[in-house]
Amino acid sequence: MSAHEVANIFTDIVARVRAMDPANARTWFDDLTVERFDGGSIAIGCPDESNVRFLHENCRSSFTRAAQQITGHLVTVDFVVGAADRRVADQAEWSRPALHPDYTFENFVVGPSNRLAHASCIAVGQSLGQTYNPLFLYGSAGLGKTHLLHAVCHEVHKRIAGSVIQLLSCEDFVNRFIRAIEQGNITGFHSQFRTVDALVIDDIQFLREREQSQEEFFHTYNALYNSGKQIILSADSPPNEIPSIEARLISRFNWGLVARIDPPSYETRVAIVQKKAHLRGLEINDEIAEYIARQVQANIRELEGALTTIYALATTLGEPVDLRLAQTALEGQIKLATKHISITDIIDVVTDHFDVRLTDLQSKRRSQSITVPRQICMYLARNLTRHSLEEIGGHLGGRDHTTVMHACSKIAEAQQSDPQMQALLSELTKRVTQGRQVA
Ligand SMILES: Nc1ncnc2c1ncn2[C@@H]1O[C@H](COP(=O)(O)OP(=O)(O)OP(=O)(O)O)[C@@H](O)[C@H]1O
Repeated sequence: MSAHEVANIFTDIVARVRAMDPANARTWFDDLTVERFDGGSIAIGCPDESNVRFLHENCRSSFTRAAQQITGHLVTVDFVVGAADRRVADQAEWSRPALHPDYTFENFVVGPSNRLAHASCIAVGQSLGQTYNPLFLYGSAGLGKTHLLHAVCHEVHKRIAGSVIQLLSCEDFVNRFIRAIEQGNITGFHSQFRTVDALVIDDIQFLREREQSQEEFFHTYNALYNSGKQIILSADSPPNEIPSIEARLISRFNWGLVARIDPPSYETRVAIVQKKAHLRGLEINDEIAEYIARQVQANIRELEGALTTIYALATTLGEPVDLRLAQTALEGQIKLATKHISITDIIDVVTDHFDVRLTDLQSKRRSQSITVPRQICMYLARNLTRHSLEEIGGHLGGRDHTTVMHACSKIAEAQQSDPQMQALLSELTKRVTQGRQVA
């Protein structure tokens, strides 16, 4: 196959992923490349490790499904750093923490609630160890602390090749310390944390009541601070209000700048919804963005969840996103979180609609009157629950994951080409999600 043909196939695969999984699609998917395509497997090249990790964790199954639908073969999909980017990465002796590709300054919406935290992170990113040291961010859950910590690291990564940053959760710090003690390798632990240019620790309140870890952190802090290295910390409350932490640590947390993040205003929430939609390449009009911002007020993670729920419902129903659909998704008329839907809910609706029995679906029978409802069960279970392909196959007569994958592809294709199938899936999805008893 020519390079041109491969490129065309890949464009179709990305378009299919966007259609199937709008919540996880990103605009940077347009920069992905095909590193290898040998018929049986596709290696997809990404700009850097953070993109690779994101795709592995969130998009592997949708890329696999899309690739199988487009090529018509049972191809497997892998994600790698692209060859051109690998060369750049190899040149930079960069100790790369696990950064989330979305968590950059460009993707952060600034408003009155987070202006100081944002400005101080920008300042620290531009002159490590020289402005605010330590920088201490605090605020309630889901207000953007982790996002800002990652953004500083992205910024330093862009500006200073060869910088060494350790970014980790406090829980991870404590666990690594415990492991170092168990393995008798405290020296290794020290060299990991005391020789960095910046130490960035999320949720430092996790140190509470862990005396030995506090002691270790105290010495790590002093070593870094005394040699002018940057320390950035986040917590759910200000230093003085974290219980059961030694006074000498509390006073050190207060040495630099302490910046609070408050819940965002309505205007900031609208801007965040628009930014998140834009990042996913989703069209969103002001009416919907404003509606979501009014519904969810305290936690930005939930704001994002609402956006995801609305688009996931629109995809599953094959309907456009309008205010009515957004209301259906968010106002409790349906069982919102797909995790509440069980495979049994789906089987009940499908067996009732087709007038078949569960034992028929679980049997080896391959007549169309049984195969179609069985495949629809698999498709709906895949889209409306979080069960793995294996688990879905297990409920439907112990079928293996490739059978389930094949069924999902067939129904997805039929949904796109056959209006009757689209209407049927839409109706069944509504019944399942509304938990309505079918007469
Ligand atoms: N100002 C903002 N602009 C854009 N996205 C934001 C903003 N604030 C938060 N978010 C998003 O909200 C989600 C939750 O943010 P994050 O994980 O950083 O919160 P957190 O304060 O660290 O919460 P927790 O204490 O629960 O870990 C992330 O997807 C993040 O991108």
